[in-house]
Amino acid sequence: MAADTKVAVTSVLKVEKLTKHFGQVTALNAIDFEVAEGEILAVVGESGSGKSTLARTILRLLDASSGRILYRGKDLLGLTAAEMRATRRHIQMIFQDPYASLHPRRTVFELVSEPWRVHSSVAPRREWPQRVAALLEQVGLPQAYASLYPARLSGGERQRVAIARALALRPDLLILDEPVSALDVSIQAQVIKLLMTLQQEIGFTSIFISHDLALVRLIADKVIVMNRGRIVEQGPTQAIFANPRDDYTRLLLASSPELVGETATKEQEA
Ligand SMILES: Nc1ncnc2c1ncn2[C@@H]1O[C@H](COP(=O)(O)OP(=O)(O)OP(=O)(O)O)[C@@H](O)[C@H]1O
Repeated sequence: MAADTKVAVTSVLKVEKLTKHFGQVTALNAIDFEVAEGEILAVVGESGSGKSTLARTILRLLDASSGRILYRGKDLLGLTAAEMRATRRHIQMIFQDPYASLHPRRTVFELVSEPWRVHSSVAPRREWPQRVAALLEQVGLPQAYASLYPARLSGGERQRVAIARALALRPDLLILDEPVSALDVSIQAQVIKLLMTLQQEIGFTSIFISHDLALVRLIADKVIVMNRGRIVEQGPTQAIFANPRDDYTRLLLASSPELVGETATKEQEA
């Protein structure tokens, strides 16, 4: 995307001076960024840099200390609980661990249809079987899985259920917090491929938190680099990887084994 066309692009999310303290720890320090329609924005940074806190604060799973979170121009921090519940329908999150994020006593059918229980205007009950079937197909799972409990599923299959559930409300913005890092390396590529296909088909905007820089380089349009609660660098993916300006970014790139030397491949990890 050329820089001069950027002003015409609608911003789905605009975060301004977002700050979050945990006691003495400043987990987010005046974070500013913007995600445009249809973009994949990657958030990278080492463990403890504030990536998960950023995701959870945007969704108001954590209270922000200060700042603004403008979703399509409306500040989420100014919404009442009821308004936030209604808005949350449009912003869905996929978590790292599909073992922890799916209730063990719910069948796949119950898990995927649960968002419609909360947001009842989206899908009338008589449509649930047909809609669950369509979602399972979309994420590449057999129809017969609808009656199974998560314990019967592999990690990759569970993450597909979590994706189907997130898509049930046709989200506008999807926040993915390390969505494949808990999965076997051999399964990771399949789930990423599914996410990319869905993104093209459905056209949601995403914030993709990852410490896998090789993956980020492959899929992201823009990158934010975080260090100790601050954004130390942000820009188009190509520019960040080709010409990292910040010392910390250079260090991060250099410490990523897959990226040392252009010929390195993922197979070396296996
Ligand atoms: N609930 C909490 N209470 C107190 N401190 C917290 C809490 N959650 C996070 N922190 C602190 O906030 C900082 C940012 O943590 P966060 O989990 O957001 O980092 P991260 O980049 O997502 O790390 P990781 O990649 O390991 O998930 C860390 O210093 C962490 O110890």
